[in-house]
Amino acid sequence: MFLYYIIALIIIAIDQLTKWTIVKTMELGESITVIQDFFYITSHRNSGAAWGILEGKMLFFYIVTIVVVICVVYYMQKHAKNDKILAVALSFILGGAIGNFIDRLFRQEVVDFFNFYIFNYNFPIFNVADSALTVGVILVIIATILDERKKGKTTK
Ligand SMILES: CCC[C@@H]1OC(=O)[C@@H](C)C[C@H](C)CCCCC(=O)CCC[C@@H](CC)/C=C\C=C(/COC)CC[C@@H](O)[C@@H](O)C[C@H](O)CNC1=O
Repeated sequence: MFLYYIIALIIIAIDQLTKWTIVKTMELGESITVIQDFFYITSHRNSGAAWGILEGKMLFFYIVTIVVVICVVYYMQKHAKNDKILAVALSFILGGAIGNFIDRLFRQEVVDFFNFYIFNYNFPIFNVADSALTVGVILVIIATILDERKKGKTTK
């Protein structure tokens, strides 16, 4: 069981290390071209959630994140013992949520730097924590579908 909390800790460490490096080595708004017209590292801040929604509503973000963390830990203790994919998914969500929570607590904003242009659309700039959250959400959906299928097979 502790393995999954280690995964969350590793995600938090990578997230905080990358954000710290961006803050220390780049000016706000500065952009480094990694792949021309596709991938840039741009120093950006966001005091909202995805796409900058609910800008500045820190209390709301604290409450939502604490609820997310409590639900994830509860689910990890209860259901993730026999479902590895679900356990890894939940540890990704846990790591991502805490990663952004630390930023919101100490900076009142989130440091973002992955800047992708997908078919000329400038996708919102995000960070390691967002990536972990998104991968976690996708893995939870996959784990649920697989679990439904397994249940479907045994009941027939
Ligand atoms: C990813 C969750 C967002 C993350 O939620 C969090 O922290 C959680 C723990 C707390 C929130 C208050 C609650 C979730 C709000 C849900 C939401 O927002 C809809 C999510 C859609 C999502 C599919 C899951 C698509 C994609 C998003 C983006 C790309 O991510 C790869 C854009 C990221 C950039 O806008 C970047 O500036 C965001 C900034 O870093 C702050 N991040 C957050 O608020």
